[in-house]
Amino acid sequence: MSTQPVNVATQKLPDMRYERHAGVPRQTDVSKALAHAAHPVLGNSSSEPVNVNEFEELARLALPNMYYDYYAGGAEDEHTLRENMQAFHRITIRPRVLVDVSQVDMSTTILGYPISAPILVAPTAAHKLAIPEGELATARAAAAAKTIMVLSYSSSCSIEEVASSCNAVRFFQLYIFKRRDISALLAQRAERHGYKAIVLTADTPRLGRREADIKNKMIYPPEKNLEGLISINIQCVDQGSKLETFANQMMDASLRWEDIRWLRSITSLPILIKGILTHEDATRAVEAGVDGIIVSNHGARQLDFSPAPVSVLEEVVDAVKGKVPVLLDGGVRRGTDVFKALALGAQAVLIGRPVLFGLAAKGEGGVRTVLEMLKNELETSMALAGCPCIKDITRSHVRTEHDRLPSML
Ligand SMILES: Cc1cc2nc3c(=O)[nH]c(=O)nc-3n(C[C@H](O)[C@H](O)[C@H](O)COP(=O)(O)O)c2cc1C
Ligand SMILES: CC(C)CC(=O)C(=O)O
Repeated sequence: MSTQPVNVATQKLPDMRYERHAGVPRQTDVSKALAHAAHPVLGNSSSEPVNVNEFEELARLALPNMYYDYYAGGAEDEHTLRENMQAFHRITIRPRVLVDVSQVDMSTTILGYPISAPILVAPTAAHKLAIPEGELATARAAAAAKTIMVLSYSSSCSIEEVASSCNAVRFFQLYIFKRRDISALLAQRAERHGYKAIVLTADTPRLGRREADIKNKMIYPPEKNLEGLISINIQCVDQGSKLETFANQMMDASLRWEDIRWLRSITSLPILIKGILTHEDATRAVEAGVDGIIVSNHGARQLDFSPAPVSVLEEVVDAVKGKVPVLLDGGVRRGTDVFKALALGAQAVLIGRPVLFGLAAKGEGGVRTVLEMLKNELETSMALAGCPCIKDITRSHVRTEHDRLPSML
């Protein structure tokens, strides 16, 4: 790892983040780490994770530093990375009692496709950095949980391999490249292989500054889905993150709202737009004819100091006026987070890093456990808040900072 400063602050005050993984052991030491975690007095208390947050440490132990940093990191000072979770913590739940919750039903639909709970797998790149089976394991875990996986265009297993891994509803995430023909080809391959929607990521005209990746001179694996389509020689670049160099060469930074029409012309699949954070853009997205909106700041990896998605969710929902479904991702780590997002008008949430951490720590079973944990927590939250089914979760079940403000004046 380079020790050169990558920002003004680190010139004066070394940022300890980059030291945190020094000497971190590899996968073989995870079981030893787990064994040592037994309580010295109580002895046999289980060291298995009991919530999804606990998978992060296991993943950190399992992964080479460069890959852990890539998965975990956010942009610049990582203010938004912290805020994505803290914004959920500022919302409280207003439970109702004496409601019959002997049966709790979390099932719902997205674009008409039934899922067991409103928790989807967000598109994240390069799952083979976590384990050799890569996205095939993730796809099987999502199918076992009866939910939808959004495959990243930058998957390390191909569109076709994932399509034939198991029978399930999947969506495909797309970037629009300078080479439009390549984006069109990817969308058409996804459609041909049974993916049911295109998720257009709109928040990446160029890559955000992920300083851990810059320090690590992040090496990015070859793009499986672009094999034979394009060759960009970035491995010779000695400076900074090679992913950043690659992405900035590929992305079409001139993309505009008018271009949604082009995307419509090359696919008959529904189009969800990912990366909306304001009511202005939500209105434009509806006008542009998209079939759904994902409120997202890309897991705080793009623009630092962009708002936490849950803090702007209601603004987007109000602008959309029910015309298309609104989903959310960013910072969802608990069933109560899912409950809060639904109460503020999201139809479902997606999770990114917890899936990667589950995969790195415990493979396919880890992803399955992560999804089951969130579902179990959501079910408990619904029971304790007096909501037997998803449609029973309403705005009046949460209290936000905006609600509190008037009462303080
Ligand atoms: C390692 C990593 C890779 C990602 N790759 C993509 C990607 O290829 N395409 C995309 O649209 N979003 C990508 N994202 C963003 C996720 O789709 C999602 O917005 C974010 O992870 C949600 O936040 P969370 O990680 O707090 O759940 C990536 C996120 C991470 C952490
Ligand atoms: C640019 C992509 C290849 C990956 C991505 O979106 C990410 O790392 O956040």
